[in-house]
Amino acid sequence: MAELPVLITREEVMRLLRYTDLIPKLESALALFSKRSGAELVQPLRTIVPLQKHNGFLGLMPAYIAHEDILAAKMVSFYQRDPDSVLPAHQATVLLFDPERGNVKAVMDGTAITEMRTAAVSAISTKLLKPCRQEVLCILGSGLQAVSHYQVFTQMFSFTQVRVWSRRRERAEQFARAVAGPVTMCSSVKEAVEGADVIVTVTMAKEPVLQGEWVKPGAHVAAVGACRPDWRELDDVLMRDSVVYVDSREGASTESGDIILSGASVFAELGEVLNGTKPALCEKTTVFKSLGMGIQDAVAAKLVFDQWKSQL
Ligand SMILES: NC(=O)C1=CN([C@@H]2O[C@H](COP(=O)(O)OP(=O)(O)OC[C@H]3O[C@@H](n4cnc5c(N)ncnc54)[C@H](O)[C@@H]3O)[C@@H](O)[C@H]2O)C=CC1
Ligand SMILES: O=C(O)C1=NCCCC1
Repeated sequence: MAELPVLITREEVMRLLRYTDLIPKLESALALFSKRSGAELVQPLRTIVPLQKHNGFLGLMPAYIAHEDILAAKMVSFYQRDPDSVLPAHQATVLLFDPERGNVKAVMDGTAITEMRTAAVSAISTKLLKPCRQEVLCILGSGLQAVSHYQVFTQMFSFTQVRVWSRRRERAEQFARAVAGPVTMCSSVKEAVEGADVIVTVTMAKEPVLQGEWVKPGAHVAAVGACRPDWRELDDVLMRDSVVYVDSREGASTESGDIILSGASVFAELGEVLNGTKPALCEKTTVFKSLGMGIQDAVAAKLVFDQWKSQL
């Protein structure tokens, strides 16, 4: 009889997972993914169950990395909530399996994993596609992803100013209180974006919030929201005038409204840049369109579990 799975809470995940451990593991997984090495890494396209009646979705995200013996599956629900709703937009659970026996070793909070691994991958995109200057960071949106992006970006880079824009000023103020560091609050997207070197879009928007005409040539945009084929965060001008990088070509061409509806072509996956098979065009305006991948959750869950075991 297999042992019962351990239960790892959000607080424990946040205590155990460190960006310094996570980033190299994510880079290796992205690089391996882009080699398309068959049975070595298996990550089917995310299955999405629409919950039309409740304005939400359930995503199922399994992944297997053979040489590291990591088998995991995340289930994530996400909803377009009314702005006054107190319910969370995303909730997630990760199951970590023993790939040899097939039993579940751990059931852990996937919400903190989602926040941290997504922000870490955006930071990797910025490290790879480094704009000439890295002085002004602009964050559009002020929710949980905004906070995790602030944390990892200020840890990894030396921005002299971090600007935030949110639809509601009180949410931007809440964000500023939640992060440990200075923030400049902006009253319009245009004001937040103009002159910024790196722009992170982490909104729940369905229509473009970021217009290409406001973006400084040579800037880098990490576009994290708009993860449905009919949702947008970026306008056609930005998509047309930028070099577009993605986490997964299959994911992007199936789920990204910004790519599908603008007709923009994908230049490379981050993994291809990491493997040296595609260049990082740092002097151009670059967009990294992030959709999220099961392998990202899987490597994060393994790190959490190994840390948890080492502290027994
Ligand atoms: N690429 C990836 O791997 C992942 C992407 N996401 C996406 O990132 C985005 C942010 O997620 P969270 O921070 O967890 O959500 P959240 O609910 O905590 O924050 C959402 C933010 O978007 C703003 N917002 C909502 N509707 C808007 C609109 N129409 N225009 C402008 N702003 C709007 C809200 O005011 C809030 O600041 C979502 O789109 C989410 O689906 C989330 C997890 C992983
Ligand atoms: O990768 C994820 O996790 C998510 N991606 C898109 C939106 C929901 C969560």
